[in-house]
Amino acid sequence: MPKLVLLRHGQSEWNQSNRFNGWIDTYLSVTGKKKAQDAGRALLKQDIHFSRAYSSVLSRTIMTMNRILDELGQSYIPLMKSWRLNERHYGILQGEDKDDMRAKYGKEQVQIWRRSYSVLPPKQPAYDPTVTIAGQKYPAFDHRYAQVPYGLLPLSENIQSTEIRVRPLFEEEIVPRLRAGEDVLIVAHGTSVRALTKLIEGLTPDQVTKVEIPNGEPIIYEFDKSLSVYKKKIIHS
Ligand SMILES: O=C(O)[C@H](O)COP(=O)(O)O
Repeated sequence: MPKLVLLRHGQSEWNQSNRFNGWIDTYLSVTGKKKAQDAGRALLKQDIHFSRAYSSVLSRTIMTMNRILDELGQSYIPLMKSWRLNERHYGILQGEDKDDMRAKYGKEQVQIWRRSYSVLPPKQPAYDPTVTIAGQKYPAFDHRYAQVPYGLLPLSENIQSTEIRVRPLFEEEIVPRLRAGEDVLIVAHGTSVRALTKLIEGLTPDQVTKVEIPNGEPIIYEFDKSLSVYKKKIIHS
């Protein structure tokens, strides 16, 4: 029976320092690097042989993926990096300290921006090549998004819009592999994992807003022939 292993990257430097990451390309913290290795070691015991792996185009998932595949001795498998698996774009919150934002906009409002299915955080201003956050340009001026149609690049996202961009990758790329009996590994982010969880488990918008995804803990889905979830197991690495 095909397996899909899904996990959120290890702790990033900005997860550690309480700042919103979103599409900003942050790196793993020392703790995050260790957690990625631990996840790889824990997965090794599951004896899964992946045919293909998927990460976002952000360094924190790529760093996590490389460590996991290294521990598994499976660094030879094809790895597809897709912007569709990126974290949700956090609009004007990107780069900001979470407590500063609570003090400025109120606790409740910030929590709505963080977990609502359909409310968008205020958009990052304008497609302006001079706008930088923590030294990084808006995605439209970042080479890693050169192949992405301009109109698809977000200025802010919620769970719903993240689900809309994740869905084509899931349905057109991942589901056919599972149907063919392949085992697949995905390393993504809090909200892109939430969106995938909704698609895999058929959650309602209300249910998905309550899903919390810890860093670096593999979720193993095993499917039956009709691709219904047969078993779900979370490995606390
Ligand atoms: O982009 C981020 O900063 C992280 O995914 C965490 O966001 P959250 O704390 O709202 O889950």
